[in-house]
Order: sequence, then structure tokens, then C-alpha cells
Amino acid sequence: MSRLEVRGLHKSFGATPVLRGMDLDVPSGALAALLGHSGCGKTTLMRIVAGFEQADAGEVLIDGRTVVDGPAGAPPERRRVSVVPQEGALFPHLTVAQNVGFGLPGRGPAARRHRRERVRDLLALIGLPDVGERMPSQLSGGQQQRVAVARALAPEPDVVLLDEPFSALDAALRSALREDVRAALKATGATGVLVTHDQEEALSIADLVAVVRDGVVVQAAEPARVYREPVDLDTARFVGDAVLLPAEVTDGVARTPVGTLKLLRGDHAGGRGLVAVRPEQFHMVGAGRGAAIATVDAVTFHGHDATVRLVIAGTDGPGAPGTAGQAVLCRTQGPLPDVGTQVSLLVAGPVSFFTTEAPTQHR
Ligand SMILES: Nc1ncnc2c1ncn2[C@@H]1O[C@H](COP(=O)(O)OP(=O)(O)OP(=O)(O)O)[C@@H](O)[C@H]1O
Repeated sequence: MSRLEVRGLHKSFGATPVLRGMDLDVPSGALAALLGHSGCGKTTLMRIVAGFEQADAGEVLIDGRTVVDGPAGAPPERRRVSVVPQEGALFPHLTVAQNVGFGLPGRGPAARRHRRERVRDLLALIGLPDVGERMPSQLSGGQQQRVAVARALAPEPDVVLLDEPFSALDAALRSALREDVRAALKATGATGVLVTHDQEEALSIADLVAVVRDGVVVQAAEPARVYREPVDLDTARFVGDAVLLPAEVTDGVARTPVGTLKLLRGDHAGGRGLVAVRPEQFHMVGAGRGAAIATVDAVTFHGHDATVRLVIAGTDGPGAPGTAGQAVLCRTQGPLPDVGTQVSLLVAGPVSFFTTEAPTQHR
């Protein structure tokens, strides 16, 4: 078991606070993605957990063992934490097998045999069983990252930290590699933390997405929850596309330019604010069946689906006043409408409401 707990971590560089009381709890064997804008403190957290940087205050526990206690901490080599950096991580003068086996003891015939077997098993696990004798320069970028993952897993770490390990790769390679890396982590039972800017990556492979802003985790939950129930407006905008519409909440429903919408959480006191609607929640339906009339402004075809930009022309139902002219985005797999045509719009499923009358609430 190797649960990772980060409690109240603080770190400043000079007078600039970077981590401001960061909390994170990653269950044993889970893969968490740290998602946040550049400079929000993701790498600093990873470096503190790995032991490359000192915290000012707060704690990090692995499997209940305190490895960081304020500025004090266990030596990095005793933490059972491995790191997979962005790129260029392999020793260029060692073979692939020597790279993977680098952190393993090799004195005596039994240890050497164990090392050989472990290297062989890990290369098979990452899908490169035959490259052990090659030099890193003879591998592609994606293969080198696979080897870096194998090397990180070799000493059977409790926690593996992956700092944007796929960022230098092209889109197709990234998606294949991240699936394989997830599978390798799961096969070894290691707890993983992945730093990424890429929301799709975070949502698709992580068990837990932790949204980081200004040195704190503002929301940590399973990917679908973060997407469907973002904790605040900034998270709604940052994780996936969101159409923000003015809304007035009364009696647990929101009156909006596209009709009266159900709320995800019915406990709002009411008042004015914004609802966040995901583009796939919009549906273009037959005339008279929607809640609003909209004019097709632009259509962008993506292959698997399309994005249709629409401008509300008027309401069919009891919408909020002054709604015409509001632009919305609709993601559709159905037939594509011509630009300039009018369609009827419907919103499926409940939406999140964020009041603009009081400070943003953090859960
Ligand atoms: N050793 C350092 N000395 C001074 N400032 C630092 C140091 N390391 C990081 N910082 C600053 O701390 C802030 C957070 O950096 P960090 O690398 O943790 O962000 P990040 O979220 O990982 O960003 P990115 O996604 O761009 O890698 C940045 O403003 C950075 O310039």
C-alpha cells in the first residue's frame, strides 16, 4: 500500500509564495493528474515530494511514513519515489538495459540475475522487449520515454512522479504511450502523479484529477466529476469547453437565454449568476421542440464530430430577458446545418450555476 498524502504544503521562492497550503490525497495504486496553468506550482510540488526541493511548512506522507516535515525530510533515496522527467532522461553512454537496471543492486551473481530478469520483465511491460542492447540514441522519442518509465519502475517505487512525460511527442504517439504507461503503473501497483497542461490527457487516464491554481488544489475528484461539477467558474472554463450563460435562479432552476435549466446542485439560495453548459449538452432539434431559436453562424468539422457556433435569435420559452445575440457552441455528431439557417436549441441534462453576487465559493 502506498497512499500519498500532502498536507498544508507551503513553499516560497524569495518573497514569492508558490505553494500556499497545498493538500492532496492520492489513494494507493491510483493515478492522479495535476492539472493547472503554467506557473501554478505543479513541478514545485513534485520536486518537494521527490526530495529535490525543501518545503517551508507542511507534510508529505507515503504509506503513512512522513517523508517531508516542514523543511526537514527523509533523504530522496530513502523515499521510494521515482521520477520520469519531460525528456532527455536516459544516460546516453549506457545501453537501454543498463539504463533500466541503473538503480538496481548488481553485486554478486544472484543480484545480477535478479537485475537481468527485472530489466527483461520491465522492457516487456513497456512493449519494448528487444531493445535492451541498443543505445538510447538509436530509439525514437516515444521509445526513449517508455524506457524512462521502465527505469523509474525498476526499483519498485511506492510513488512514481511523471512530469509532463509526453509533452515532446506528437498527438497520436502521446495517446498510445499514455495508455501503456497507465497500464504499466497499474501492473506494478505504484501510486502515480502526472503533471500535465493537457486537460484531455488528465481526464482520459487519471483516476483522480487535481486542479491546481495559485499554489493550492481547488478541486480533486474523479475526472467525470471535475468535468460535470466544476467547483468554480475558473475550473469550469479550464477543464473542457464551457458556454457561460447569464442565469437567474429561483426555486432551484435557472432561467437562461436557452430556457429553464435544471441545476446539478439544487441547494443554491438563488439570485443572478452564470451557468456553465458543455457544448455537447446543446442539441439542435426540430422547429418548435427547443427552448430557443438560434441562427447558425459557423460550422467546424473535426472528423469524429463538429462544433457549430450559434447565435440566439429569440426564446421559444420562458428565458431570461435580453437574450438575443448570445453566442453558444454546440458539439454534434449529427447532420451539419448550413450557415445562416435557423434551428431550435435544447439543453440536455443539468448544469452548474455560479453566482456572481457573492465571492466564488470553494468546496
Ligand atoms: N528554483 C526556483 N527559484 C525561483 N523561482 C522558482 C524556482 N522554481 C520555480 N520557481 C517559480 O515558481 C513558480 C511555480 O513554478 P512551477 O515550476 O512549480 O510551476 P508549474 O505549475 O510546474 O509550471 P509549468 O507548467 O510551466 O511547468 C513559477 O513562477 C516559477 O518561476
